[in-house]
Amino acid sequence: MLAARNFSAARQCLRSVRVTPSFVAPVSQIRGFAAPADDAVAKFKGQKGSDVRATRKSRIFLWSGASRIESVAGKYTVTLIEGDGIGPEISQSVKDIFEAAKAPVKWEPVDVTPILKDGKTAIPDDAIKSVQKNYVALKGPLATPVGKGHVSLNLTLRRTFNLFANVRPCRSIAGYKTPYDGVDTVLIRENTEGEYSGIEHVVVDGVVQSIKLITKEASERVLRFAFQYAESINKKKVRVVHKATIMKMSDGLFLNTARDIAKDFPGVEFDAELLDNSCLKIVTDPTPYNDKVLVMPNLYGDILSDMCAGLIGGLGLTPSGNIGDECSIFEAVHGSAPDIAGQGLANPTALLLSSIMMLQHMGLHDHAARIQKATFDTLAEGKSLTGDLGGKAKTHEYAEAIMKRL
Ligand SMILES: NC(=O)C1=CN([C@@H]2O[C@H](COP(=O)(O)OP(=O)(O)OC[C@H]3O[C@@H](n4cnc5c(N)ncnc54)[C@H](O)[C@@H]3O)[C@@H](O)[C@H]2O)C=CC1
Ligand SMILES: O=C(O)CCC(=O)C(=O)O
Ligand SMILES: [Mg+2]
Repeated sequence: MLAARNFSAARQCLRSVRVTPSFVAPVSQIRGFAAPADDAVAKFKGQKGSDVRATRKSRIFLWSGASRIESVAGKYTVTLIEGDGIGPEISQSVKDIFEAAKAPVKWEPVDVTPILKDGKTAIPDDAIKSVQKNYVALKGPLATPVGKGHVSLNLTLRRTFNLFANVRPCRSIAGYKTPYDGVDTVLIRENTEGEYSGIEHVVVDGVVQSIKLITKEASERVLRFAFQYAESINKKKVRVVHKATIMKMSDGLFLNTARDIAKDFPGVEFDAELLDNSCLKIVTDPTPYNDKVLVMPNLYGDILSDMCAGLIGGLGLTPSGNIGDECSIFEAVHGSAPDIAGQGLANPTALLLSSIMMLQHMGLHDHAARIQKATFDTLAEGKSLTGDLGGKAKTHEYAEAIMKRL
């Protein structure tokens, strides 16, 4: 109880410092593409573990909770985690825009102030039940204390719901000039293990060890997802980004698994590139990466996705989807931005594009398309941009400009 209160106090403290059509289409396309036959659905429903894996082997492996999302009285309930720092401000913009667009979504806000379960950071049961019931959530950024303190709630959510693939598209915004035109990268990050397994200990005083855990099973599922994703968006190339020259066993396992999986996708070209080389090449000229889906272990994906955001105008613009077999959580790539929190300076576009990915995932394509068009038209017009894009508009003024177009 005391520990829980301490966590709560820590989070209060943190609080006080508190995409074009093809851009967002893929997740739902995958669902459509992978939609199982009725008998397979019947067999699958309620099954877990090896049955799911067996189903996956027969190429119906991307069965997602999206197909189970059902409306009640014409509305779909979506779990909402507003988040820390700029989270409430940008969440408000999304809620306002959804209302203006008459999107059939009923938000179910949940509190994710961490609790301790068996000595480990955990998400409160009510929040878990909400996501499990709704299968889909929109999430604002959650702050993580540096060094000591609770483990990342972002990572905890991904692990709790087994959200194994983090899809991070990054596309140039029409009308917003950056050093490169026509950037269109898609990065898929392994989302449950790797460098972010959180296994750390002191060996002896002054010596610590962090374990990078890579398993064939988790590698295989994210790699299969990447190949299937590439097929679904007509990018017929998958590139693994790795450092198997140095991490011969861990990245080696990821890379070798990729080589095996590639055999199941003869229509998709496969190659691999060393991480440092990828960084150099992407910032020198990102366009050769437009025809590829990049897939990589957790840490590399975290870093490269921020780097790619820098190519198109910053973190205010890049969305993401954490995809699992059952539930999915959509969120911006960025964090809680404590430097601008509470001042109406945040750009809500990244969370808004994430919410558009979510609508597509739910099959609400018309609403997704309308909100997306209004967003991109507002950005292209350039009259109501937020400060990160060189404008003077406050968060809500930019959101209002979008709403006027709906
Ligand atoms: N998925 C998540 O919830 C993530 C959470 N975090 C957490 O967020 C906290 C802050 O991390 P930082 O390193 O500062 O990264 P950050 O992404 O919050 O901010 C980096 C820079 O980008 C700017 N920025 C970010 N989002 C913006 C937006 N929507 N509009 C305008 N400018 C924006 C910020 O003002 C800052 O200058 C940390 O506690 C970190 O652990 C960080 C990344 C992802
Ligand atoms: O959980 C965190 O604090 C950071 C996570 C992060 O950087 C990301 O998901 O991109
Ligand atoms: Mg990050």
